Amino acid sequence: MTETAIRYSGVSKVYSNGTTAVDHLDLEIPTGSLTVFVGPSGCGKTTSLRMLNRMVEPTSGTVEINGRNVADVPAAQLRRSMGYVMQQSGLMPHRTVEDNIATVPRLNGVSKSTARTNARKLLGSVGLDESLATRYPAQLSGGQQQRVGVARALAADPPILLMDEPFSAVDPVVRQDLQRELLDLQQRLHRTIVFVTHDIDEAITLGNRVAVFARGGKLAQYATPEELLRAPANDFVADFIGRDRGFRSLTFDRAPVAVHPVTVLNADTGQRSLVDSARGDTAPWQADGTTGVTDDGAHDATHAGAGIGAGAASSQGWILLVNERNAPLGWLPVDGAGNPAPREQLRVGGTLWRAGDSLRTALDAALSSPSGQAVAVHQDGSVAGVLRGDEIMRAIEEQRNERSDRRERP
Ligand SMILES: Nc1ncnc2c1ncn2[C@@H]1O[C@H](COP(=O)(O)OP(=O)(O)OP(=O)(O)O)[C@@H](O)[C@H]1O
Repeated sequence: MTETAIRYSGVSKVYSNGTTAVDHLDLEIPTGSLTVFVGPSGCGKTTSLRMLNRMVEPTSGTVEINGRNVADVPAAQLRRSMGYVMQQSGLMPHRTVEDNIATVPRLNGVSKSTARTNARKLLGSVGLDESLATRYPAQLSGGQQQRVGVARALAADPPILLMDEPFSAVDPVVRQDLQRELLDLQQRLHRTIVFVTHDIDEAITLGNRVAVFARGGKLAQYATPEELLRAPANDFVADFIGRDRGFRSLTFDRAPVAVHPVTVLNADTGQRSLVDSARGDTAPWQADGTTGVTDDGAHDATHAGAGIGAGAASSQGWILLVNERNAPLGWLPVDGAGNPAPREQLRVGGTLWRAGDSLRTALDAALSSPSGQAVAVHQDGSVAGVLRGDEIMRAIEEQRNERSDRRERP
């Protein structure tokens, strides 16, 4: 049974100007989970978060952490037992990175040298080089500052981490990196994390559970990301999640899809070969104007011959260009006689699929590939073969049927 780390019971907050920021919130957050509070601006996410460390006191109701009412714990003690990361990293400008990270451990009585040594170790775990330890915050990029903010929040080894829009001030690419690193970190550390964002995609990417708040500080739905996408509780949640929720819910579907052999052209040597992962090798290409294999080279291919990506493993009309490490570079059109077009016509390939990736990734890889086939790669990035669009679609359909069967079963 999962333990409850945080419990809101009938919690409301009315500010002195009469604004109801939180309205009768009942919520249980399991120990070791990453729970996201999401919702439009002004719906009470930050207020709810700040009631955990008593930066805000509830007007009514109780907030408990590990069964203890936070009102009974001195605020300073409470705050030291939780990491807190904000939108602006909140680093002290006149302290070096390592001293910023060491602040709370120092307050907790850890010696300066131990705190600094630990600070340097923490830099590594948030994806930063130790050489940054002696820099000042202004000498770091926005993304690096946020990473230092996360390291600082983790420095006292707190079981609970509060994160208030920590990644919203950085550009989208850095933001994705930070999200990925947070998930990696959480896999290793299993903290109880409460994360506030107004970005539903961020919530769905990060959350084990997501609490959707509506205006007026009311909880609209509290569910797993998958449940939210598949069964929004009401129109507000459906609207807030937005378009494409069917497509986005594919993120949670994983199903075996056949990896077919594919002919590749080495960009350096000009040599063609057949990558056939089922046979565990790369075979020379048979110069008969096609790939030298038919569909029966695939693991279990039976296909309708229609729909996106339909067609033989010969990637009709296209050949996959690879580098010296067999990593895909893109697709080249091939003429009727099997001759590839000049390199200028290279269509840089779309997203890639790795074993274990979701059906959404597979479909995206197929749709973003000019050949209509998703390029499958091994963990080292080398080509493993191709997935066919029609087979991906069939796998999606099968998953959907399975789900509705499950629902109909008593
Ligand atoms: N100190 C305060 N005094 C008065 N009203 C406040 C105070 N803090 C927040 N509010 C109001 O309470 C409501 C909820 O604010 P809160 O910051 O919790 O929302 P939020 O969902 O975190 O919003 P945002 O995403 O914009 O940060 C808002 O209407 C806000 O204006």
